[in-house]
Amino acid sequence: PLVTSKELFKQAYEKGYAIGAFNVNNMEIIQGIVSAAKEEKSPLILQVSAGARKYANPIYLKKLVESAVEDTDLPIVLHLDHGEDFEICKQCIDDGFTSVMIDASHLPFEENIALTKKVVDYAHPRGVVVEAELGKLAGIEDNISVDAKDATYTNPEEAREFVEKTGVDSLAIAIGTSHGAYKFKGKPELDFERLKKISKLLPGFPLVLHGASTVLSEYVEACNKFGGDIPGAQGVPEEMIKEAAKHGVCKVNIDTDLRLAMTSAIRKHLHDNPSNFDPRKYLGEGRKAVENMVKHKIGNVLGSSDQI
Ligand SMILES: O=C(COP(=O)(O)O)NO
Ligand SMILES: [Ca+2]
Ligand code: NA
Ligand SMILES: [Zn+2]
Repeated sequence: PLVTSKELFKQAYEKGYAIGAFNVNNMEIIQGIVSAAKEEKSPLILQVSAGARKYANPIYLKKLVESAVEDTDLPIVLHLDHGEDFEICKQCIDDGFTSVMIDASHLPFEENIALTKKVVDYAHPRGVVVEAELGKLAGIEDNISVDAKDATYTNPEEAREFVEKTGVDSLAIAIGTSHGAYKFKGKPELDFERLKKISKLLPGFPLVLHGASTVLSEYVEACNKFGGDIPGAQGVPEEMIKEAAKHGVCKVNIDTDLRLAMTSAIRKHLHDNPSNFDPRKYLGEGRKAVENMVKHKIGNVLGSSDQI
């Protein structure tokens, strides 16, 4: 069924695992992710960004997710990723989403609280949960490019005040991750001391890690081997994701690893089969690569297998 993340996060928090939140944009990506979660018997969050709604048309995405629920009977959360304002959150809530993110982390603290509370006050009476964000990721954040020097990590005391004043259900924090394939200049590192402080001040409260793709080297190498050009791409080592799940992180956002899995498989297929022009062949390979990557994430990193 379509569910909110409330119960899913409660169990994940207690058992020390995290739930993957995978960005979806088309049928094959959804099918790949959902097959993996079905096989792993894992709860699942499918998340839709504003860009995905523009690309695929919201009606198609909603129906595709409903098909996934009908086909697998998995507990699936339909989540709006990086909602930019009250209007799009309201639209998605009215549209049947079970969870929305209002991303007001670029606003001053008090304004972030006010806008987040406005969304919570609309969502909760309708049985929908809300994710907010405090602190700014480095790099590009859905076309709000945050200069590295302005990237301010989440302040633990502010986080507690923010949760108390907004009634929000989960909080995306900034501890060194960023979106995309180029997350770290040098050695990857996250501010685990900060994460521990935040989770200590918010016992039992679900935290969210954005920019959590590993940028798996096998896919980067395959992309570059078959005509791609993404040198120096790197992400969050999988050991760090596991560590974060032990300190209150219940939702791990993954988009770039999906893109790399799909793209590397399609590049390889087109390179190896120059005479083929049937999209089912390369989109099917892409779907398979997505399925394998998500199975790996669920089974070896997130720890959410056999939880349903
Ligand atoms: O945070 C993300 C995705 O992050 P990645 O680019 O690391 O997959 N979406 O909201
Ligand atoms: Ca933000
Ligand atoms: Na999100
Ligand atoms: Zn994000």
